[in-house]
Amino acid sequence: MIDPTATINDSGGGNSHSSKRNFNCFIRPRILLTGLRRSGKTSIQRVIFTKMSPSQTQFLESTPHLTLNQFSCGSFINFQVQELPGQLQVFTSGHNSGSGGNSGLASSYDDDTMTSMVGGGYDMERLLKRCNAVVYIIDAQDDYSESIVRLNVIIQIGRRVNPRIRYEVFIHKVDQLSDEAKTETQRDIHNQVRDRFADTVGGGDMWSSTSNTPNTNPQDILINFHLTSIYDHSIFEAFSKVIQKLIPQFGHLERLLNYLLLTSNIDQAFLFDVQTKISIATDSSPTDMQMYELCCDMIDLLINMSEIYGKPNDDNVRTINDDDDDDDDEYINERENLNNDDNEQHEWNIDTQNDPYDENNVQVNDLRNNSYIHSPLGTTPVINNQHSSLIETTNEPASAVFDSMSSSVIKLTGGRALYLKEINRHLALICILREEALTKQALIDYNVRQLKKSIMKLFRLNHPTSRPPVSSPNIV
Ligand SMILES: Nc1nc2c(ncn2[C@@H]2O[C@H](COP(=O)(O)OP(=O)(O)OP(=O)(O)O)[C@@H](O)[C@H]2O)c(=O)[nH]1
Repeated sequence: MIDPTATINDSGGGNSHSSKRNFNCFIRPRILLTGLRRSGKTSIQRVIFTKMSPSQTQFLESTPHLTLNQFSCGSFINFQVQELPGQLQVFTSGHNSGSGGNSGLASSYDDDTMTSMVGGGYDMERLLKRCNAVVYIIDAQDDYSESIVRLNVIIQIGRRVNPRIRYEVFIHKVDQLSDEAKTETQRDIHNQVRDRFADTVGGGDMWSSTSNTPNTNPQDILINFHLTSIYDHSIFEAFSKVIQKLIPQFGHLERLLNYLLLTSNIDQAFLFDVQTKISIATDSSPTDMQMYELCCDMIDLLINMSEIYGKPNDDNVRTINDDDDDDDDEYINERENLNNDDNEQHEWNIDTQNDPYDENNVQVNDLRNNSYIHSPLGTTPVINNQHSSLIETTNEPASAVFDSMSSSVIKLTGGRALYLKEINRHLALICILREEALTKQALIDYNVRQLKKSIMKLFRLNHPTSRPPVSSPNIV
């Protein structure tokens, strides 16, 4: 029996203080979200994490200072997004930054000058040193030359202080562009960024613009380009890819999903955070954007239907009953997970308060000071003052009606079907399969139950309080 989770012992374990700190670093990757003013940074966060409708973002005010927002997906995956305000002047007067600025400005400045210019009142080096990925927003509807200059400056600083950073460039607001224009804009931006980088370093040898190529040279710049808009699912898909690359368990999750596909005659599988519709893992086949959108719609449909016809599950203590009684330790007590979440929450807040970024006037958003509105999903936080921003909560369930009974099968035209099953209070597995495969739905149900147990174990193993060793999923 292949054990897709066998290698996780390599990264788990270790009770020492330092390994615990490393663990914390791993589970809370930090994303620096930046771009020029009005490029759409705040809108992206609001639409994904607070369910703000895209049209409402028109009324958002400019973000005046650095903000730090903390999120969690599926109660396991925590990350932080630092939004670096766009209104900071990248180039001060005296330096010609005009919108057509293609004149190699960045290369003429030394690194220190760059730091103060790009970061304004903030220590840019420090920000870059401590982040795992930079999400850079370029407004595709605007003249993007100045934005590319600024991106290049950030890449130059990042190269020096933290060469492992991933750069995820969102070519944003493409909703107004035709398909042809989108492709053309992406090519143009890609070429401009590469050329500017090459001009600055005196050659493009360190340029690695595809995420799928293994990074053999540690000096390579890891940069990916995504076409995005808040008016469709592209922003969710792009953000999902950013998150997936930062989740240490992603490789294991991918292998588990590949294994499920192989054994259950399924075409594609996604693991979705129900609340944000971020896909935290997929199998290794290329993502079909249309199917991805259908999966997102399926989540909405399930939650909406359940809220009308379902019964809220007020008992959080439950076990996952396995048909195989021969494996007692496979039972998972949700209460234990909840307690673990509580511990994590506590630790999280302490870490937040001690965060040295406070020194840099970062607006750290406090979970407990936020009030919550009841969105259709019931857990959406709301901003309660000018200086607070959005925040996701770890312990709130995605919905009172999303529980172990949540499952759905939808038959599509064209002989395909969607299969949804709850993994935990926050996560749903959605599979795309041929209708014929449903003739063996009992087998799929069984394999999905095994997968569910493996996923729970995978995350518990990576949790500091984890105890049980992981065992092979008994997928048949
Ligand atoms: N058409 C379109 N407009 C968008 C999109 N995303 C954001 N916008 C609009 O862009 C404008 C600026 O959005 P913000 O989110 O405030 O931009 P920001 O980068 O946070 O701005 P600063 O805080 O000033 O740096 C708003 O009017 C949004 O409605 C998009 O995908 N498409």
